[in-house]
Amino acid sequence: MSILIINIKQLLQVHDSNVTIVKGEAMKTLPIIEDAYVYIDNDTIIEYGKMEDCDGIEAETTIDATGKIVLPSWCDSHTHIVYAGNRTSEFVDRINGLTYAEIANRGGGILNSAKLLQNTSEEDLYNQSTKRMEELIKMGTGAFEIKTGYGLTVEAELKMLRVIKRIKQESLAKITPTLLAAHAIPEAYRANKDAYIKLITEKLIPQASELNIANFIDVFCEEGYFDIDDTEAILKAGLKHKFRPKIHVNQFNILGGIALGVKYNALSVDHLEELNEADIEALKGSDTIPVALPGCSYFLSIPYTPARKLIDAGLPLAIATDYNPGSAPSGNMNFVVSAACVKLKMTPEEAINAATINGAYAMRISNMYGSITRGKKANLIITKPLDHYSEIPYAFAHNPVEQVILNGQLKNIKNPEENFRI
Ligand SMILES: N=CN[C@@H](CCC(=O)O)C(=O)O
Ligand SMILES: [Zn+2]
Repeated sequence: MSILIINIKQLLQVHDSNVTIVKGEAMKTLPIIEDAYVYIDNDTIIEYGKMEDCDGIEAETTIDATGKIVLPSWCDSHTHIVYAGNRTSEFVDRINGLTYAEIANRGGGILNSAKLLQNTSEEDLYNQSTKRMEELIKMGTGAFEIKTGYGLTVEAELKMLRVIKRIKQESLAKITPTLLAAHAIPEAYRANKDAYIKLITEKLIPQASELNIANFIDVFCEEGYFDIDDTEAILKAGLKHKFRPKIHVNQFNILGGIALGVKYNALSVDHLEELNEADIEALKGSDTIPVALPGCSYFLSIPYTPARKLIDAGLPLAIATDYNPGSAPSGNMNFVVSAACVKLKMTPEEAINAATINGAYAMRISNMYGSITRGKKANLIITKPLDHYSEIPYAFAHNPVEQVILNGQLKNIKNPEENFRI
């Protein structure tokens, strides 16, 4: 199947050479071609350029994108999209004054979602999760990282991994699975956290490794969850089975998790709502990308990640949704891009870089996703008519997406179930 998109008002994130990350000052540049075309064959971007150079290219399907913008699909590098039910009652508790920590200390929070997930069948979990994904594909996301972490028993964590594996096999979106068994201390281990860590390191990690689905290991490194020593023990056990770290750090407290992540060559360190100079120094010169999650800050009313400090220090930054039932029940990357501009003071160029090429880097897929480059996978957004790409973050809470191309296939946004191969 070949597709030719013509008369594109602005084609964004065009790189002739295969850029895999953009850092610091370079994030201010978003390479574009005005009045452009893109030619796709099967699942691959073959050619692109100015309309005046498009003569002679023929395709099975031609799309006229007059007045519209085309860009690489959003790359959402941090989600917990596989979960059961919701936590609306905690949402109301927070409105009435309870904090996220107070709810967790009462046995709510992550433990609440774990109880629900343990009692949900694999089929039901799959159906709930794919329904969420279908909505997000319509809003332009073409690659998702998906974490476990609502199982908290060997059996339930493996159930989550099997669901993620099935989604990975059946979805046209690119899926990156991450093992996050160290998401909270289960009720049964409250007085014996070490026994839970042993269960993760000696039983779950080896069994997860046999399933051969996840490549990453995550830990919620935070007061009341897993401290630095716990985190180090889990990262080490993961690395023995070739799981590279991607960790939750500095959401509420600074424990030194960023330096630890860098020490173990974490692919990403995520959250960073709290950040100090030592954290920034630790990241300099590393291959670890910081990831900001503005939807979580918005929903919990906690500080926003100081993006300017990170970018102005010459570092790269990715942005992601953190889609989960407790701290960010939205997977809308268009909102995240807008919040990055409004709240993190990123320019539209920086925010789009953070949500495409850098998001792809934070999943280790930026050699094939995240930019318009010959040979890369054809995962594209075609917007509704817009005057300029800055309208994407400007018109916050709007869905600017009209059509998406996933893996070279034009998707019917009205019938999103077609986005699964089944
Ligand atoms: N902070 C840890 N994990 C999730 C929240 C999970 C939950 O509350 O269910 C996060 O990234 O925000
Ligand atoms: Zn998270």
